[in-house]
Order: sequence, then C-alpha cells, then structure tokens
Amino acid sequence: MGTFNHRKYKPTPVITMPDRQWPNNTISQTPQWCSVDLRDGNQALVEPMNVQQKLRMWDLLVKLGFTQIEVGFPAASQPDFDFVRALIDGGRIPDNVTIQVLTQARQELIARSYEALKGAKNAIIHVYNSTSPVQRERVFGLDKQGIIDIAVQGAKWVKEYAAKQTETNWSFQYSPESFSSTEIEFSVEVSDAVIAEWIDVGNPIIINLPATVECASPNVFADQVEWFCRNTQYRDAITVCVHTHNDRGCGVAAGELAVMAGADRVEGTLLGNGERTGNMDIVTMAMNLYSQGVDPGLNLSDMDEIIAVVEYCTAIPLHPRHPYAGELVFTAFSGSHQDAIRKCLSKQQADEHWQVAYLPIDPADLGRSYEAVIRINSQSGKGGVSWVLENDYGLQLPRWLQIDSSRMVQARAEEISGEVTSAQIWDLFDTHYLQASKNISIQNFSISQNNVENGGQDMLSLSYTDQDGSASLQGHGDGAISALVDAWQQKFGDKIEILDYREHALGTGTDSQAIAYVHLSINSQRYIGVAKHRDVISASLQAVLNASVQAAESQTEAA
Ligand SMILES: CC(=O)SCCNC(=O)CCNC(=O)[C@H](O)C(C)(C)COP(=O)(O)OP(=O)(O)OC[C@H]1O[C@@H](n2cnc3c(N)ncnc32)[C@H](O)[C@@H]1OP(=O)(O)O
Ligand SMILES: CC(C)C(=O)C(=O)O
Repeated sequence: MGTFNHRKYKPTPVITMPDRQWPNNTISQTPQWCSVDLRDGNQALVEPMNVQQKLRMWDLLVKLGFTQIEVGFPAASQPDFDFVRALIDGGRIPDNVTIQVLTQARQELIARSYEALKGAKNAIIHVYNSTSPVQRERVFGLDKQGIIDIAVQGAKWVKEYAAKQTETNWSFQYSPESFSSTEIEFSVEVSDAVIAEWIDVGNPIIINLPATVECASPNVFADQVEWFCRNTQYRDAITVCVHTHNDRGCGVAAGELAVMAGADRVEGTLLGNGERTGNMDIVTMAMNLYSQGVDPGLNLSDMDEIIAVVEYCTAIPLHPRHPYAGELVFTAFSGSHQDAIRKCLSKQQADEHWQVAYLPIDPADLGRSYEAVIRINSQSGKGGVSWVLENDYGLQLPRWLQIDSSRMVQARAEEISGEVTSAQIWDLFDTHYLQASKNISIQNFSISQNNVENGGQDMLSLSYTDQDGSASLQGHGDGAISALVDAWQQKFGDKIEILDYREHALGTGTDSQAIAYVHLSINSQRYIGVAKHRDVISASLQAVLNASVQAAESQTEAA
C-alpha cells in the first residue's frame, strides 16, 4: 500500500440533529460581506502585498461596494501597522466603510492594534484563539478551561482598550478559530463566555465561526452553524459570521449553506485567494446569488478589472475555468452547446428573465462580449460556425450553407488539431465560396423585364470572362436568376434546378454590399454559389455563375 493509506484518517464527527431547518431555507437576501483579502489573503502570499498593491486592492474593494474590510494584522509587522495608519491618516476610508483588524488574544498585540486604529471612525477589533482538540492538546497544551481563559482575557483587554479610545465606534469580533473541528458544545461555551464579557458595554458583537481548515462536507458545517445559532444564549444580541476555507473544494458551498443555517455575515476574498486552497470566494458566492435574482450588494460588473487587480496584488494567475471570471467560462466549443446558445440568444428578449441554455448568466453583465462565447474546434458544429460568420462578418447563412461551410471548418480543425479562429473561418469561407468569382466574372449584363416576345418573361443578356476569355449568354425566365439558368442550360446543355436562393444586405447605408447564396442542382449534383456585390442582382447572377463554374470544374476533374 506504500504511503497512500486511507486508514491514517478518521471521519469528522457529525452532529445528530434530525430537526435541522437549514435544508428547507433559501437565500433570498444577501448576507453582509467582509473582505479579508488584505489579511487572510495577504498572509497566504509568497510575497505579501507591498503598499501600492494593498492600496490598489483597498480602492477596488471600496469601489465594488464592500463596507466591511479586514485591513490586516497591524500588530504583526511594521508594514501592516503602517498600512492601517496610511488608510486612516490619508483619509481614504469612506464614512460608510468599517475597517477590521485581527489580533491574537495577547495584551501587547491588542494594545498595538488599538494604537494602529487611533482616529478611525468605525472599526472592528477581531480577536481569536483556537479551540479544537488538536490545537488545545498539541499546540497550546491546555485543557478547555485554559482555552476559555485565553478567550475571556482577550475579550477583557479588547473592552478595556476600546474604553480608552472613545472617538471610534467600536465593534468587537471573536473567532473560535478551528470552529469546524471543535466540539460544538465547546464552541458555544467559549463564545458565550466572550459575549458575556462584552454584552454589557453595548458595542456590536460579531461571532465569527471559521472552517479554518475545511474538514467535512458543507452540510456538516451548516449543521454546526445552525446548532450554534440555536444554542448560544445570545443569538439576538450578536451577528453570526462565517469564514470558510476551500480545502475540500467546497468553501463557497459551505458559505452558502451556512447562510441558510442562519449566518448573517460572510468573510472571504475576491476570487478565493487565501491560505492553502484559499478562502471562500466572495465573487462566486455573490454571483451565485445574482444568478438567482438576488441583489448581491456588490457591483461586480467590471470583472476584467477585478481579475487585473487581484492578479497584480497576489501574483497568482486566474484559472481559465474559475467560476464567472475565467477566460473560458462563457465559451462553448461543443457543437450542440453552440447550437443551443445561438438559438436561445436569438429568442432572448431584453425584458424577460434570462433563459439561455449553457449560460447561467448573461456574459455581458460582467463586461464579457458575446463574441467570446462561441469558439470553434473539432468539437464544434454548424451552429457555432454560422454564429461566428454572422456575428463577426454579418453573414446570415441558410441551413444548407451552414452545413456545407461547417464541414470545411471541421476538416480544418481536425487537420490542425486545435482551435480555428474567426479570421481563419472567414478565410476558408472567402477562399472556398467568394474567390470562385475570380474564375468567372460578369463583365456586363442587361435585363429587359416583362419581355413581350418571351411571353412576359425577363430576357437576360450577359457577357462574362473566364479562363477561356470572354463569352456571352442569353436566356429568359421568371427573374434574373432563372433567366441565367436558362441561358447556361442552353449554352452548355447542363440540367440545372434552383433549389434555394437567399440574399441580404451586408451592413447598412448606401455603400453597403449585398450577398447572395444559391443552391443549385446541376446534372443531379448539388452546388453552392456565393457572391457579394454592391448591387443585389449582380450578386445573385455572380453566385449562380460561381456555382456553375464549380460544377464545370468538378465535371472536368471527374472526366
Ligand atoms: C487562522 C489564521 O489565519 S489566524 C491568523 C494567522 N496570521 C498570522 O499568524 C500572521 C501574523 N502573525 C505574526 O506575525 C506573528 O504570529 C505574531 C507577530 C502575531 C506573533 O509572533 P510571535 O509572538 O513571535 O509568535 P507566534 O505567532 O509563533 O506565537 C505563538 C505564541 O502565541 C500563542 N498564541 C497563538 N495564537 C494565539 C492566540 N490567538 N491568542 C493568544 N495566544 C496565542 C501561542 O500559544 C504561542 O505561545 P508560546 O510562545 O507561549 O508557545
Ligand atoms: C482568524 C480566523 C478567522 C481565520 O482566519 C481562520 O480561522 O481561518
């Protein structure tokens, strides 16, 4: 078995709570958000942020609408301290924003934290100590009472120092660190002991329940949060907050279920930077709410700016499949997805709820363009190719041409084993269909309409050049195209049937061009002709010639 041995591990204990309520709840209102990018996010970086990076992150967080921001651990280092001072002394904190700082429950660190916060209008002093059995026994070498003593002593210092700095509106926050690995009764006991220390002075109290290390499935965490809310003596007097990490990949799910279980406030970071696998990603959770019609209270519409700032500050590139933000998350390569997206988008009305298969939200809401939605490789189909040709080049291809052109693109994708770009698709289309006009081109033509000699049919006289030089044709029919078909049949003896014909303008305005698509059966074989021209009749006639010349070429090849 080697070193890979699951028997080394034991399952996390679960709470027996058959009357749990949270599975029946839905989130209809956004929780309070607290960004911990500048603290938990920062402490996890290979190179912690410098002042410029921190200020850039701060400005972004304020711009996005965060009103509670943990700005650091000012007692930890001079740069952390100086940054807090820079925010306060530099007048950078809007009145509606409350800054938060973290400290261990140690007097000198608490004293230094208050020093850092001097002059702040609103501040949260966040004190923590760890409570789980492994931390008690192996890190602190203390029993439960010893852990309660650290917490209560920390709470006393927090209260005492706050009383000396009355110019600030203080909130007190306590985290029983490693909450999710702590016996739930003990989490309540230690938190209640802290609250009892604070309740009389009347400052707002936040109890923050961390999954410091995510060690169970998110339903277990939700049970713990619900149990806590139901059993603390002070539920109505406190804000219950959660702070989840992503060790099992469920940080966001745990945050969401915790809100269903009663949490009022959620701590996390932008795009999930943080210790180990990261903190709960606030962007994802907020966008999840948004996608359910709940106002997330944050404006995340400029996703590219968020990514740029987070990458600049963390030096960690974003994964292309990161929810809502990654480069590939609104892109479909596979044919059936592309087909469904194209059909849904064409039916989506501006004033109705979003109903587009495979796109949980409208990419445009996050500043992403529709053009990036559909990209072409060997998994793509006609829907995707026609989407590109329509969106990027204005072509409204009839179905038979969608099928024909996508085969050609598919073949190219297989040949290069990769993505065929929009420009390459256009090149293929142009070379295969439009360049056929080089082999045969109209010199001039005239049509006499309602020609009496031919029973009211149109008469066409057309001269053209091809590889053999100049020549001319005459024929009649119910319109210009059937007159040309008639002329061609007379001259070359081919049997031609018009299967379908479409044309439309390319662009708008007087100098816009027309494009014509014809589908012909020539001697029982199907051919497609496409041509562009300023004038729609010229485009149609040229399209017929392009198809006819293809037929002639393939007959020559076959002979
Ligand atoms: C889960 C989290 O993310 S918690 C936040 C973690 N963040 C950080 O640690 C980043 C900032 N921290 C630091 O820069 C440093 O740890 C400092 C400056 C705060 C403290 O540094 P130091 O005093 O040198 O040591 P260190 O952090 O190792 O402290 C360990 C001591 O503090 C005690 N301690 C640890 N946490 C706490 C706490 N929350 N409350 C009270 N005491 C604590 C430990 O028992 C240990 O005591 P001992 O020295 O008697 O054995
Ligand atoms: C201090 C606490 C909230 C923390 O960062 C954690 O437990 O992860």
